[in-house]
Amino acid sequence: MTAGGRWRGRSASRRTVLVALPLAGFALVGLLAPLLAPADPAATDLAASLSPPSAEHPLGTDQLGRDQLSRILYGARISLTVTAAVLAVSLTVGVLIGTVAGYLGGWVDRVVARVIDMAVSLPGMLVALAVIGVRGPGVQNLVIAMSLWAWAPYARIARARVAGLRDSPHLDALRLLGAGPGRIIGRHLLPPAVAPCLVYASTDVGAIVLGVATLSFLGLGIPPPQAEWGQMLIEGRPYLASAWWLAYPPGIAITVVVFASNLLGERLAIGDERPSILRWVLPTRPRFLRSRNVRPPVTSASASASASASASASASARAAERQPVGPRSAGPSAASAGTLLCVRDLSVAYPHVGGYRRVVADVRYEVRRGRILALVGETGSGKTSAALAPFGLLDPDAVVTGSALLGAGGEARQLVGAGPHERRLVNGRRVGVVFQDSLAALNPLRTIGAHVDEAVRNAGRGGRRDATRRVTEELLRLTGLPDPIGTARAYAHQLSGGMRQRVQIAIALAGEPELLVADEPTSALDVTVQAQLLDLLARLRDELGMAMIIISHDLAVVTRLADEVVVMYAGRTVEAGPVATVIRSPAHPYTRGLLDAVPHPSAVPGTRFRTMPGRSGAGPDDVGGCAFRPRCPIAIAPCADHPPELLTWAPDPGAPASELVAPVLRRVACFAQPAATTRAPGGVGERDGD
Ligand SMILES: Nc1ncnc2c1ncn2[C@@H]1O[C@H](COP(=O)(O)OP(=O)(O)OP(=O)(O)O)[C@@H](O)[C@H]1O
Repeated sequence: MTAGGRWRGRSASRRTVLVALPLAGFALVGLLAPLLAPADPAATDLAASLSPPSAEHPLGTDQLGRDQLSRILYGARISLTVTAAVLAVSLTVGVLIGTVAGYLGGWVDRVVARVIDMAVSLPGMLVALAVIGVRGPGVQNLVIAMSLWAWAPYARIARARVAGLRDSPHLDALRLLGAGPGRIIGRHLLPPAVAPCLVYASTDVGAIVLGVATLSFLGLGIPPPQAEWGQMLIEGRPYLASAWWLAYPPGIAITVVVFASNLLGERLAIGDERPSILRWVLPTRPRFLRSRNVRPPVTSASASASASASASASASARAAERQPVGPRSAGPSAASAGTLLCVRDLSVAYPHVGGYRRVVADVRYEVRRGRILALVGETGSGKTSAALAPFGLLDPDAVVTGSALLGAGGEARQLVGAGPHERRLVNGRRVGVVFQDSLAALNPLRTIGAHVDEAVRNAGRGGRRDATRRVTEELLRLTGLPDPIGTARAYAHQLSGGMRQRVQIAIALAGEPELLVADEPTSALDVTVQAQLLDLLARLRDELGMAMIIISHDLAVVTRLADEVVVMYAGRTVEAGPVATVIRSPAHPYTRGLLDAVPHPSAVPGTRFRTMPGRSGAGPDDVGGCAFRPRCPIAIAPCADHPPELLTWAPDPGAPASELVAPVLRRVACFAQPAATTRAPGGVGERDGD
């Protein structure tokens, strides 16, 4: 920041402090009234009735000889008490109603929105008059009446804030961790909903003080002989012409508080949505990052291998204990025995003009224990929808059909159509997810440690606070973060993209999952950090025996990390099989096109890459016949009739014999591929007719 910018920043904060001073003075005077008041505000002295300001009575006396200064000071106390009570009730009720409605959405939200609209449109003073008319005057009834008037704007603000956050990735991440609505609302939605409400409350102070004074002026607020500013005005009204000091002090007090409250609210609203108190609570940069520039190690495997050895060993052991289908041993060879996730005929549709539009059609894939499956394709090909649909992590409007079995035999769980309770048993425990946008997936108001602690607690690990934190630090160390203790104290925005991805991985590992789903885990990172993260994922697969689904459009990532690949185009699988063979001899023209577009290290400088003509983004039902036909260089007549089936494909005759008995068969959906209908020998993984 430039010196000019710093100066402007400082003078802006000074202005905020300046406008806050009258309110702070009002609060202080109210609190200290018994100490500051020179006399008892109720003590009458008829001999001194209507005395003008003097040394003995700096603000004069009223018609009963009561000291005006003392009454003003005690008036501040009463206004402060009533205002604090009204704010506490209306803010609590409003924020709770707005937050719950915003989170639940649907008909609850619609009904609450209508009620809020009605409450806001009713004149507040009429509501208060009606309540006091029924219940009678008094401090308690005044608070009830004013709260009924004041709650609705808080509910509206909170609802709008939460509705904007409802579908954010960091809430998806929490749901995935198994967090229930109570915890999500209490810990993650109330704080951001309260922040703008506090800004509004600073403006509301003036409105409430004015409302209390007005009701007292009308004889419906604070009953005499209590000193209240509005009450003072009404009592002094008959004498205002001859005794100006009866009108000015309470009038000025009300005006100053109302004016300062409006100015402060405006300043907070333009400066930052968060009230300054929250900014004080959140440091700009933690101490450990101030002292040195922390970056992830150059090679995660080497730097953290020893530190993580014990953690990973214990993690593997614990995972094996929980294994429902027999013990799991670390290492890909031992783990490759069984299918962990079996997806069949998976379709996803989203609401679209006049109905639904399918974006994934009849996709099938399998993830085997300890193996990495990559879903690849251009943007909009449906890979994210196909990977996240089984876990209920798509937009609530998405319609998912088909089958996704997690586990095998009698222990297998059907994930499609599972209820919230069943999902909580799976998400965050048996399955962890790493989202693409690591900044959005982490709550900006909570430390990294708080995120991981929560994941650890959700997974039923940890126990007491310090024990939980130890597990958290162990997980952060396991993901190769160089300073787990310091990182736990940091906030998401204080870490680099690579570090945040490691944090997400640590959160995902908290439940010792059998399956990790990573959505474009490296796409926003530079090449070096990308390589470190890929090393980390490979190490976790090897050390923990964990299966993974990697969603990526980057074939370089796929080649480096995955064991098997599913290539998607327009929501359908066009080719699938072991990465090595698919990359070596792509069968589908789309796969070939994707590979041709990848820069090759041995390419002569200046070589132009081959790009595929046409645009991606079509849905499975948008084009008649094969969706790739408009871009296909080898399209033939049948391609226009109907989409080709995904058939087992015999590898080329020159393929090694091991491929003929490979556990994962190659499949391709292409009419122009003559070998596509050839049946390959069955393997232990996917078989025809599965
Ligand atoms: N909530 C939604 N409502 C409507 N359409 C959606 C929604 N989410 C995704 N889609 C559409 O579904 C299709 C597939 O999206 P998806 O994110 O699964 O593709 P992708 O291959 O993962 O793309 P990307 O790499 O850009 O994330 C796209 O056309 C997208 O516009």
